[in-house]
Amino acid sequence: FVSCVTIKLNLCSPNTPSLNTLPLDGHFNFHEVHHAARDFGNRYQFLPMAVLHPKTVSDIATTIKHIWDMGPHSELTVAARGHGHSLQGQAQTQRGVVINMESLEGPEIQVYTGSSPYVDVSGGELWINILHESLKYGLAPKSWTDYLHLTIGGTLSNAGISGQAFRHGPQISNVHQLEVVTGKGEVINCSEKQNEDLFHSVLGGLGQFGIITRARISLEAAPARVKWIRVLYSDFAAFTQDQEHLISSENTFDYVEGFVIINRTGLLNNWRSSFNSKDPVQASQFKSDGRTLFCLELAKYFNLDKTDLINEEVENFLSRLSYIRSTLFMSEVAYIDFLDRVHVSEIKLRSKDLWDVPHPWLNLLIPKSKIHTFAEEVFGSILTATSNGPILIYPVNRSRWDNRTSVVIPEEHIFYLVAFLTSAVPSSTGTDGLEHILTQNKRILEFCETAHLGVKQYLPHYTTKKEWQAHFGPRWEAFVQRKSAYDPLAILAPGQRIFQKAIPFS
Ligand SMILES: Cc1cc2nc3c(=O)[nH]c(=O)nc-3n(C[C@H](O)[C@H](O)[C@H](O)COP(=O)(O)OP(=O)(O)OC[C@H]3O[C@@H](n4cnc5c(N)ncnc54)[C@H](O)[C@@H]3O)c2cc1C
Ligand SMILES: Cc1ccn(-c2ncnc3[nH]cnc23)c1
Repeated sequence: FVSCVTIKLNLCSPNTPSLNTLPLDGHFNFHEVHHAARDFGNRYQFLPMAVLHPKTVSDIATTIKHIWDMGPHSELTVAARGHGHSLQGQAQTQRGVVINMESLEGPEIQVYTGSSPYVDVSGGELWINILHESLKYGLAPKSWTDYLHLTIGGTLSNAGISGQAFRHGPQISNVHQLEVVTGKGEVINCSEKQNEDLFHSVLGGLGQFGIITRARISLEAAPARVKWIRVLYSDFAAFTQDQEHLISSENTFDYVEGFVIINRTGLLNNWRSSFNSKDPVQASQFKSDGRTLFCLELAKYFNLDKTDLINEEVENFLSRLSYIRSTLFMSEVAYIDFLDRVHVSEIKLRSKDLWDVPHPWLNLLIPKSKIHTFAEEVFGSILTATSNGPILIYPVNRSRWDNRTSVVIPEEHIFYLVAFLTSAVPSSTGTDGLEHILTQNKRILEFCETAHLGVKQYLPHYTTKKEWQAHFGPRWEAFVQRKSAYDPLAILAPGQRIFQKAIPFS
């Protein structure tokens, strides 16, 4: 009954414009609002008034222009929704309009071969589809996320980071051009050379300055195969030293990541479980004695003409690392299978009804000089039981990130991503329950604050202006300036909760 009343209230909210009268190619749906009020985090559900299924960019521009023309007294906001894999409601809007970006039709994925190949795609396109299409030409994007069932607009609004970022930078460092619909309903093409301030604002801009409707992404020759390696360390200093050596070397591995394995029980949880190898180089049974272990994950790309050389090359690179020799685990997979590896975990988790659960994730960017202090306190004390999901840890080079974009990163030349990718067991009150995990996240953040570690959140979530100001630090003024330039009525991406739509008292 409540939900019917809620929907009814939304339809009758005082400022509901006659959206249905807009001359659109697409359409509004006033009934599927519950789907648009959910995301991967499964923790927030803001009910919109309607969902727009745009066929064309003009549908998006017309709708935003209509709301812009209503002026500051309208309460209507607009949330672009890519694949809805946000964690804390960032693609949602209370009583506003959700734009289903995946409905966008128009030119298919267009791959341009040549000396500097690139691909033109819709902002609502999934990276997995871009990979399939570009592989037809022996090409692929250079920089990825670990999971590919995310949209261009969603990842470029954050950064898009994975184990290739140390060399190619995050995905926002591999964009040539964007088409953007601003908060005034203007459709603007932007790049390094044209409307460059809008271009840099939108990259990592948390959806605040415009809706990405098309993007031109840099491509490279795609390798056929991947040597996929995991080795273990018990010594954190040796682990980080090797990771930092690898991201500073020219010709070694093509992907550098890592995991933390918390196991107080001493039973080594099957750290190879998500390692879907077909012909692994079996690691002899390694006995862990309850110590926290650190797994270095590497990938070396190669083509079929180098099959007999690659093993020798990889062994040579590995010989310089100081991992526990009996823990080498190596397999060989096709490039697409390596890149789509997390989808394998998704299928397993869905089969156990463990995918659509609350995900209280915490993603941190930590300066190199503080990573040992962080590790000692967090992995040594705060994290007690086994983790409730993967804990990623790997360094990247700040030089591959562009200061002019909106993404907030630590000041140091090398900083780490540490990602607590936890899944909560619904209605559990134990160490795998939501409350316990949220308390643990809070303790981690409080430690970072009191120890002045200079940590920044990736995929940031704050609920007060004071916290957002602290997040942006000296860049807050520029961020506000950009908002007033491109979305002065604060219509866009209200789910990030950075700017509240200031409705003056009438
Ligand atoms: C299983 C999983 C694995 C992940 N792995 C990684 C990883 O390895 N590396 C990494 O960097 N991130 C990773 N992420 C985080 C992911 O990049 C972000 O959550 C991303 O925003 C999700 O993309 P989406 O298309 O679902 O965006 P949505 O959740 O739909 O939207 C995200 C934000 O962007 C805005 N937005 C969406 N589309 C557009 C657009 N076209 N123009 C402007 N703004 C838009 C939304 O309003 C919202 O504020 C992962 C997430 C999941 C669930
Ligand atoms: C919800 C889930 C299940 C597995 N994962 C992941 N596993 C490994 N690396 C990841 N990176 C992002 N999500 C990841 C995330």
